[in-house]
Amino acid sequence: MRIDVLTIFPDYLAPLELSLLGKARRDGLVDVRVHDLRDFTHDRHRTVDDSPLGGGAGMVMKPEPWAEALESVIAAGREELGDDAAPLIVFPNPAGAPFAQATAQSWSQRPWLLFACGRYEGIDERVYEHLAARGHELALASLGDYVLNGGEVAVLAITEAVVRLVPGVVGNAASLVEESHSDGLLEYPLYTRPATWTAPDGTVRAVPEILLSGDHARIAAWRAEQSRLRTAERRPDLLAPPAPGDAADTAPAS
Ligand SMILES: COC(=O)c1ccnc(N)c1
Repeated sequence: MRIDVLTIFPDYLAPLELSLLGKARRDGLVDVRVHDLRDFTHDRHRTVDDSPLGGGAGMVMKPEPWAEALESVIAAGREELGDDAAPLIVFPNPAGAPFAQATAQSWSQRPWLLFACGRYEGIDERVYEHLAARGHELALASLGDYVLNGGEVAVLAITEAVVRLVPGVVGNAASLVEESHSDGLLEYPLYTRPATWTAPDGTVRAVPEILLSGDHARIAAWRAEQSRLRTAERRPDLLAPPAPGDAADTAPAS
């Protein structure tokens, strides 16, 4: 998988070099390239933003640097991936569709993701129009109903959620199967040794007896029940039928 990231804060993406992701890159499972949007400006101040037309607070990211940067990054990617290669262009955006585990599953099977990190109040709408008109596939993805100062933090989260599902990245693929949301439910409670623990306040806490029974069928059934109970208690919405268009996996509505 190839991942390109366009940002005015390349250093924000440094954590992509670390740990699991760093190893995946060294193992050649993921190829991550971070690009500075300001490298695609031509004025002395390397300007990427301007006041909103029509008035309003804050600044809007100008279309020229974005159009030039995206064309350049896509062309460079095609040099290596082939002329027919096409990235899914992801704009982390609070107005996007919710990024969910299903989205991560879907995107982990794509050969090329291109993340475009907006800052300030956002990106000039004509950039989206321009990309869509040129046939690119876009997705606006939201991590939840809150606002960040920029898309970079979202890219770190989305990249981790996606890349960890790429075959070979996580040593034991079985560990991906019973996680929260992997089957639409929250994960059951987890325990490890000691089987009986005396807490600092003197309370003795034992693990559920069933887990020490060695009866794997009954343990599996208990865990499935615990997942259902936990989901019903904490996230009853996950038990409701999905509404249409529930995940950030397709081009945004115009
Ligand atoms: C600038 O990006 C955001 O504020 C953002 C991106 C993705 N999800 C969010 N909830 C916010």
